[in-house]
Amino acid sequence: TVHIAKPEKGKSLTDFQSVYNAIATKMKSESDYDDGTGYGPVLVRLSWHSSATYNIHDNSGGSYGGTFRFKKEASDPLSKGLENATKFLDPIHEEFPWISHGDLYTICGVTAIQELGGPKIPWRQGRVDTGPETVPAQGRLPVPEGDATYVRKYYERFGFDDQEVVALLGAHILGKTHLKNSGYDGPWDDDTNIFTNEFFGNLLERDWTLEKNDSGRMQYNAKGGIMMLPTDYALVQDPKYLKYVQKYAKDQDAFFSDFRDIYVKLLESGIDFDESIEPFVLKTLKEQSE
Ligand code: HEM
Ligand SMILES: N=C(N)c1ccsc1
Repeated sequence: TVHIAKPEKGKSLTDFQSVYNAIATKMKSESDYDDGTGYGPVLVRLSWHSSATYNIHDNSGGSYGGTFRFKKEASDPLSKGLENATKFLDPIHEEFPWISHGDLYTICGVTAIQELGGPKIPWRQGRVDTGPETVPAQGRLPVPEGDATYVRKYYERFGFDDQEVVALLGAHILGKTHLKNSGYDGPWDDDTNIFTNEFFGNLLERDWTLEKNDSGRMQYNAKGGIMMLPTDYALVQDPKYLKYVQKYAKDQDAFFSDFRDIYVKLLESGIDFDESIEPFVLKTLKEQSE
């Protein structure tokens, strides 16, 4: 499959800054969502799931076609909860009908990461909606029960190495798990709607106990109500992953720059961007108010 980026006709940085500002403003005004979690984390998860169908071996899937808008993809049980993100974006798409779904589903994650104090994420436009016949069959999303071997094998489909996988999973500092969505239970711990490297510090420093949760699934719990999925905890069970967990726990700048690079790589997987399409570094609301 070939995905050639085609910029939205006559739209440039200022247009996408307007989209960013609309999303960021709506995030601020609806900050009580999910017991004060806010919409940032679920928007980041949508940007990940809309890119997570990618397969490097035939260049199929990925964010280009905006196929998460189709029920066939969005109804994947492993995406339960993301209807909150697509519903949040409906009025944004009404206001900016010219933006492709692929561009919308990726720029919303960039907006959330930046507004939650994360690194600046250079973002490129040009994803083009493709039809229902292009929706990949379900089964391309990862399951939370996996161990390190599973995680490593899963990300081989993207061509991501150990360092990239560890950096990318640092996004699990944001938001939480919900029994009604995934059957995992991550009680809210209010310092996790800020993008930091604490996911790695938590993995290394907290006392983790593997316990059965209220849905009968096994998860790692620590005092104070934070949790890790089995796939999260795999990062400290595997010596090759552990090395990067230790690196990022000690060095937030290194985590920020490595997360930026792999997040861009994820959002752009499978897409040919002509070099005439310049990456946009969108401004935060704070930067625009100074
Ligand atoms: C091994 C790969 C992964 C697995 C198995 C996994 C699994 C999960 C699960 C089970 C949840 C809870 C969903 C719910 O109950 O609401 C979740 C939430 C989340 N995931 Fe992942 N995930 C993975 C990778 C990623 C990546 C690569 C990103 C982003 C770069 C990401 C971002 C998020 C965010 C931000 C949330 C919180 C959503 C919310 O608070 O509603 N995840 N993930
Ligand atoms: N805190 C976590 N391990 C987490 C957050 C979202 S999914 C897993």
